[in-house]
Amino acid sequence: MASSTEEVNMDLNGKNIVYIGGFGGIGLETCKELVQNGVANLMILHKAWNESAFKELSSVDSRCVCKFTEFDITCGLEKTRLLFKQIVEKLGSIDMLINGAGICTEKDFDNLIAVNFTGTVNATLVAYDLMDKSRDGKGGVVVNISSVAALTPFPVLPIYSATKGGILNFTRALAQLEPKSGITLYSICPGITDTKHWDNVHHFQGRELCFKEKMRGRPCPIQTANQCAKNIVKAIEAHKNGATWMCDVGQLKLVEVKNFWTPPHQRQDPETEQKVSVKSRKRKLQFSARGM
Ligand SMILES: NC(=O)c1ccc[n+]([C@@H]2O[C@H](COP(=O)([O-])OP(=O)(O)OC[C@H]3O[C@@H](n4cnc5c(N)ncnc54)[C@H](O)[C@@H]3O)[C@@H](O)[C@H]2O)c1
Ligand SMILES: CCCCCCO
Repeated sequence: MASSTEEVNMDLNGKNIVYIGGFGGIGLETCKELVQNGVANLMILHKAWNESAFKELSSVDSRCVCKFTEFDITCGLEKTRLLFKQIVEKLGSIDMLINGAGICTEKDFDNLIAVNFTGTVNATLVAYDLMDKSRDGKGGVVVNISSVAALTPFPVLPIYSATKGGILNFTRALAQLEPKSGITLYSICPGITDTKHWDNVHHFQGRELCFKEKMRGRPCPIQTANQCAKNIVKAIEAHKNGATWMCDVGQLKLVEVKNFWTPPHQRQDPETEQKVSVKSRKRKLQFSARGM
């Protein structure tokens, strides 16, 4: 039995997964991968039914594990809670929540914040309450789709960058509670990916940002949604609590997001720190003297 500090890979077989935004460009490709990895139930929550997306998904879903429920992530905490309660009644439990909904345009930045940040927070907190081992839950996993904009904020999309940076911090903060909650959380930061995400994107001052036109002919090809999806599933299988994964140009990379401040209760007083460092230096000298 692995200790809580050891990393244990995630076996997707038999898992009940809720994917918010599962009919989106990255979402649909990720759902296809998940279905082929043996999940028991895949509940897709999406703003609207998408016949073509569901047909595409059904072509690889021979076990018919995919279900759909209409869901606007800006519906608020209580409606989100009610829906998740209904899902648990239907599936028995939720093993994993993937927050994959997101928009890019800053034209209506209240909506941008409501979808990308507040909506993701609401869904995470509702799933958290259901999964929390300290409150009769079974534990679980929450995967939050952030963006490279959380790692390197985009000057052309400062508010979008803020929503994604906020999700990254929110996820890293909650992940620290895993020993008590039994809930593993981590963030996925896709790089520029060829989806509709870029369509009709406006800067908060109204200027249209024609990303697709600007990216055409650039030496560095942008990744496909399927390349991104394959790496998202690899990150899920790695099952690293508190991790920040970058899925960019078809590669998967673990990003070390550093903490630059130590909370008072975790600091050692200077005197203790001094004693500890002297003791550890002495121990090192002893080992080296014994040739160890
Ligand atoms: N495409 C990229 O370059 C890129 C880069 C970094 C991060 N991302 C993030 O990846 C995620 C998926 O984006 P994508 O590229 O697949 O774009 P996409 O537009 O194809 O998918 C986004 C999905 O979010 C859903 N959504 C939007 N508003 C919603 C709402 N109010 N309620 C419920 N669902 C809603 C949409 O229906 C859509 O299916 C997003 O969070 C996005 O911010 C994308
Ligand atoms: C600068 C490219 C913006 C596309 C969405 C990234 O999250």
